[in-house]
Amino acid sequence: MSNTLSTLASSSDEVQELPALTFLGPPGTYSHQAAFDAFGDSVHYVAKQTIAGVFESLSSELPFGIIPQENSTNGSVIETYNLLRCEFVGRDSFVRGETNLPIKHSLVVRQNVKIEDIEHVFSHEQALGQCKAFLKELLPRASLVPTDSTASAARALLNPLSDSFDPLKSAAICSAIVTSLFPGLEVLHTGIQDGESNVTRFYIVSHGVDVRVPWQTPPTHRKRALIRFLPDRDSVAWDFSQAIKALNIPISRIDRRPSLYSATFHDAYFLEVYAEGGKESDVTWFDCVNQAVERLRQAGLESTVLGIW
Ligand SMILES: O=C(O)C(=O)Cc1ccccc1
Repeated sequence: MSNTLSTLASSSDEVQELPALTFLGPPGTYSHQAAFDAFGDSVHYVAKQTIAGVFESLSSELPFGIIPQENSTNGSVIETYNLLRCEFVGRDSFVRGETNLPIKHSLVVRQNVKIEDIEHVFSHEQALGQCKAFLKELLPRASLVPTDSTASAARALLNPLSDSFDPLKSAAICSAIVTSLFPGLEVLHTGIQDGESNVTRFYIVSHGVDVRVPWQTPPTHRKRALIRFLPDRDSVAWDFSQAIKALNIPISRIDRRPSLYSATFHDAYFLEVYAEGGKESDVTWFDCVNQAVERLRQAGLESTVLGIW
């Protein structure tokens, strides 16, 4: 872990010849830790302020990114699915892999702040959602303030973003690692997440579909793909089972967000699919996914492959 820590602390500033990977910063976020676990020293790390900033900065200079996709206790990461609706995903940027990180949250404060002083709790909305039981029991009257990331919540305790919050009456929910990265902070409680197991799954994304992903840890062996489709905007009633029939490959998860079109209750659907036997060659799996998308199009659905891995 100390190796991880020194890298987390220094990585963003170094200019190297290695390919760049962008993550939701600042250093010390869970995204940063998940990226480091998967990529180690094979990339150089570039922090962005928001998940949208990660996605939108992908380019030939910044070919890789990592974005949180789902948490085992708090569900889908809404900001990520909202971005997956955008046209550039599946055209310029693609999902190329996944990695899991077990998450242990801590309640972090400025040194000497006590639990009874706390009136405001800052964190990423996912972290606030993953610590509901702790917050209800120990800080039932605190206002919950969403921030761009867990580490930016911790940083806000030292450099307050506005005069409306007194940092001596505030706390952040984040990884305990931030107390080493931002001196002046301390952990008041640790292991405050709901439930025994709290795991976040991240998508690895790339600019272009051909760039080789420099994995340090083996990617999952199951072949997967992410497909987005939208029903016809004018159809009054449409039958979801037709899409499933047309797809005709196993589906492991379905997400739905309001589409970017102005049609009322018109949604974009995201289906994660996988290779049945898992033994197909990459070429066979690629063909299988593209044929499935073609069948969806023939069934009248606007469909795009957002990633294959
Ligand atoms: O804010 C972070 O640290 C992130 O990487 C997003 C997030 C927040 C909570 C759990 C997992 C990922």
